[in-house]
Amino acid sequence: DRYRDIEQAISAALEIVTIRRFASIPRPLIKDPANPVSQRGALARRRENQEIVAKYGFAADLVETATVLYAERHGGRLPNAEAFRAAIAPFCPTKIAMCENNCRYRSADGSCNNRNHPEWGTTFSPQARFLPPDYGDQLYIGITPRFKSVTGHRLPSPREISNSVHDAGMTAPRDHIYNINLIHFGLVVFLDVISTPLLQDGDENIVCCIGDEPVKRPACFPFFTLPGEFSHTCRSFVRSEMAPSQGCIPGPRNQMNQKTSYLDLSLIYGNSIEGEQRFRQFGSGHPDSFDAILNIFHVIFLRENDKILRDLKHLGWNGDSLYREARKILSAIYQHIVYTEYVPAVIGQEAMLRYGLKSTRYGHNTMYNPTRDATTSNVFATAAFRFAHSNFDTLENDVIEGFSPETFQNYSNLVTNSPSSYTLFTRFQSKTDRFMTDFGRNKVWESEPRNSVDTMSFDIQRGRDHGLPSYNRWREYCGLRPILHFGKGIMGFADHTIGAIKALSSVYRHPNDIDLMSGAMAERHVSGGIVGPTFACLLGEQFALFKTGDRFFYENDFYPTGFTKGQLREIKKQSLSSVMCRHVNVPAVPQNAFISPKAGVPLIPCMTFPKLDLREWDLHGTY
Ligand code: HEM
Ligand SMILES: [Ca+2]
Repeated sequence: DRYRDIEQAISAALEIVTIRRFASIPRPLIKDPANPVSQRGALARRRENQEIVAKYGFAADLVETATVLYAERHGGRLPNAEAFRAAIAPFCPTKIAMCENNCRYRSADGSCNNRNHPEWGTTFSPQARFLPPDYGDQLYIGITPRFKSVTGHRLPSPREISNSVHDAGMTAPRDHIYNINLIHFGLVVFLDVISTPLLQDGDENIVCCIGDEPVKRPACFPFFTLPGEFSHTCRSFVRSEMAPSQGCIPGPRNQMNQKTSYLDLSLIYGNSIEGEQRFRQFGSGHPDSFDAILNIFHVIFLRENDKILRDLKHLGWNGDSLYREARKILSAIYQHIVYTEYVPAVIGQEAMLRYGLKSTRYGHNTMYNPTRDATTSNVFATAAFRFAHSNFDTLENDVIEGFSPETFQNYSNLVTNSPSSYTLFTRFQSKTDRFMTDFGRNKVWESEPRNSVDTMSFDIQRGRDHGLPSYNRWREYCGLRPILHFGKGIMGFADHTIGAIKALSSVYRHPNDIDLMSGAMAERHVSGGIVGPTFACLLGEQFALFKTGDRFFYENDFYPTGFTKGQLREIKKQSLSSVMCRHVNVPAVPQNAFISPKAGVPLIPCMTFPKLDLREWDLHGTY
């Protein structure tokens, strides 16, 4: 009987979701210059594979809608998971992973990394949850984003919070240690592990404001700004696409990730078999276009890949394994940079120790634990790893001498021919603090006067869209004291300056309302790091999973997937500086590529950095 009710709910939901996603209902004209999110925004977040995203998104929508229909008829009770799974099976896409036994290499889409859970960390999976979501609907399913204050009012508009807590004015403070290499290497890591597609109408972008008027539909979550701030007070905001759980079990909405979660340079090599093939044939011609410097990093990795290919060929490698071994080597160098240079700069040595993140100087260091799931978490993508939004001031195009739209097309020129590649090392990035630059809050993706995106508002609104629990819940999760009142001291704010406390209390009604992004960005830094204790914890936990949950992590001592002792020794000699020296036109650089020479560190001639010596990969073993 209950099974019949579930079947009925599913067939009713099927009709609703089909119409919502596929029917050509009359829609307002898609062109909306007031809201560039419908244009460039969608470009930067474009779907990796339209059909596959649509397929999984449809299934997740179906599960959610059927669950809600069922619950409405049964006094708010959710359907029985086993019965539901059986009834939804015909509509539930399964990832049939055919795992090769004893394969030496990663798969293109991340499948089979974990032998017991071959789907963990794969493309188009749901993002992981460190804490259950806190949505605004009565069932906590996710139909409605988090929108309500614990006092019963609505939460403040994200723009109001952005204005009160995160406005740096025209000049944000600059860092006095880290250069713009840090933010751009971070961008590489970000684009490797996460990309959340937005909901769409077929292949068209959804518009959530017509002039100053919000559009009412489930995909929309627009917010409002003061008259005069932007061209219109209504700011279009499209909710994220969702992904079904394994087996389509009913439960709260989870957002999709269209990248492989593993640190496998999928942004360079592709996130699918087709992507990997395209790369081998044509090279990676279309990097995610964030800004010129990201493209410089892209070119550096491409050139290093070419160099490795050449050297391996000399040593007798060929065919499929030639390409796969090159990827394996470059990914290992990259992981080494992430764990010995990038993460320590962000969270500091103490947190590196606490979360077991340190690589050893020499030799293997097997930390793999097959019960750990490396899937990128929602809170990492939606809040913690956005800390770097405090670090840019312009798109940096203007600081690269010789930049023009043409060189942007032909971006490899930027690397060799620009005399100011050296700027990457010298120019301090904007300081990591609660402040975003005027550019970040008022100019991003501006294509017509004042139609831009406020990055901070979007970060806050995205957190609510994804049902991220509030700042206090994350503090508890991290073993920190929740904040009980808007004062200083033991039950109040312990990790904030008076200025930050004042700003937060001027806009939030209750400490339990504070959005994670806002509260955590306003914390004082942990010692030796550039983020506060809450983000140090969330970043630390995620990078621990990227390491302990990756069977192909470069330090693992496994046959046949690992490196030999001699090979690992060569990989561990490398650093971002040694790699950049090979491919960027600079004579001398700091030991640590993220620290500006203006901070007083010495410059070291490129000649003295270790070459990448691949003789340990000699197939004939004759040397
Ligand atoms: C270079 C200048 C950058 C600009 C203009 C920028 C701007 C943006 C914008 C507008 C979004 C979309 C917000 C939303 O709709 O939710 C976004 C997402 C994001 N940004 Fe940035 N960002 C920049 C650099 C970075 C860096 C350096 C990092 C990390 C180190 C980073 C981490 C993220 C993450 C994790 C997301 C979420 C991506 C997803 O889930 O698909 N961003 N950024
Ligand atoms: Ca990846």
